[in-house]
Amino acid sequence: MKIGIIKERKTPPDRRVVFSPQKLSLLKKQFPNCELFVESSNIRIFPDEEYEKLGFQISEDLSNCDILLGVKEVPIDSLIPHKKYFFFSHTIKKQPYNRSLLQAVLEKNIELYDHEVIVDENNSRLIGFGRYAGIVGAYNGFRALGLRDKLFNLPKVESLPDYEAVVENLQQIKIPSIKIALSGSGKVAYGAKEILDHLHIKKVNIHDYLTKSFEEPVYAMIDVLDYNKRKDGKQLDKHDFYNFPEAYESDFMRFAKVTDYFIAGHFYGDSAPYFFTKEDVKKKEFKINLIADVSCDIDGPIASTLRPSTIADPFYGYDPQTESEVEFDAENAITVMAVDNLPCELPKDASEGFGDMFLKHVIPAFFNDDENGILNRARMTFKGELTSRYSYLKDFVNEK
Ligand SMILES: NC(=O)c1ccc[n+]([C@@H]2O[C@H](COP(=O)([O-])OP(=O)(O)OC[C@H]3O[C@@H](n4cnc5c(N)ncnc54)[C@H](O)[C@@H]3O)[C@@H](O)[C@H]2O)c1
Repeated sequence: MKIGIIKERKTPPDRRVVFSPQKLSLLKKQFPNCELFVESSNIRIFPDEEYEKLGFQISEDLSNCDILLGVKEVPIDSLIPHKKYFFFSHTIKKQPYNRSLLQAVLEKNIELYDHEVIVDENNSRLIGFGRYAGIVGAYNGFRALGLRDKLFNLPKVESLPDYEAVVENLQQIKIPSIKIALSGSGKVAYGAKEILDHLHIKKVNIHDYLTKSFEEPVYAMIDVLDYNKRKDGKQLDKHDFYNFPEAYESDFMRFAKVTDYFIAGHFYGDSAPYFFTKEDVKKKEFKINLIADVSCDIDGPIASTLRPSTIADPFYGYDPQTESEVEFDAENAITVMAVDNLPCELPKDASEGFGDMFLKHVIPAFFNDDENGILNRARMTFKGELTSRYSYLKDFVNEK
């Protein structure tokens, strides 16, 4: 089996890779029958020489490979027909901007496996960059706090070599006694939690968070049944919420009344209640003045997230009265951090982590006849057709 690590070709350039040189060595050790090739790239965080030093062949042409591994969408002209590709195609939600990509994949008889749908039998995602998004997102929020309130000056993550340096910088600052709410229960939320824990911020239970005052910063983790309640008052489990989100209404205001900094790390499903609306933010009791919206759903559940922001310019302000964007440090504004490609700020660690997950969950499936069904669930196209799991995309690809 010949596996190729492709060069990322999207603009702006993405420096991440599925396998770092170290992780590729680990793959070779565990699966010596794999022949591995690396496409030359001058933007990848790991230079070609680091792969070469470990004995990997750098190539300008991967057409000899059976399986090609990338991170972001591959430009149509660069897709090699009849290959198996793994990358984030951003097509499973019928994203119109990638319709022609999926059409080209089918025309070129490519077997597409999307990283986003590498899931276990319960449909839980097995690999992704969420942890790093949570880490960078929570950090960026603190960076905004330091700049806005002139408390401290944290450097940008992208200017630091790795996660270790991020942690070192956190050890130099002191957080005032604010209350922080962190939503979610997945990779993003637990990544954000790492930052709170590195800062030695105390985790408190929801009852204490809502009712007590503290002389130190504290945080609470809140999940779907904490910030939503059933309209009929029944108390059921979170699967009821996932299945019938329209039976629920937001119960977030009880958190908004006491929270200073909100880190949004949840997954937001279709038809779920909004956390808060533009009207809610106008209310006197709405206390939140800083939001790191890692979930980053635009014009949706977090009313102040008007647009995604960029790594270059990560913060903006939201004026509740005019419902519009202002300077991030304007008076009475909510400071918003809504960067939608956060893991790109930490390309080295994000790549190392991704390789670990890919090696653990996907590579064995090539050799054990896919005994756990991983490949079967992630395969979107086969022999020029959508597979049955993705047949709901038929209308989408047939549109011109
Ligand atoms: N800003 C960025 O750069 C960035 C990067 C990565 C992920 N994200 C976003 O962050 C969000 C969370 O990602 P993650 O990696 O933590 O996901 P995840 O798959 O690790 O976790 C999602 C969690 O939500 C729960 N869940 C499942 N279905 C749900 C539903 N219908 N409603 C509510 N919760 C549900 C799951 O049980 C799981 O605990 C996603 O919206 C993702 O797009 C943003």
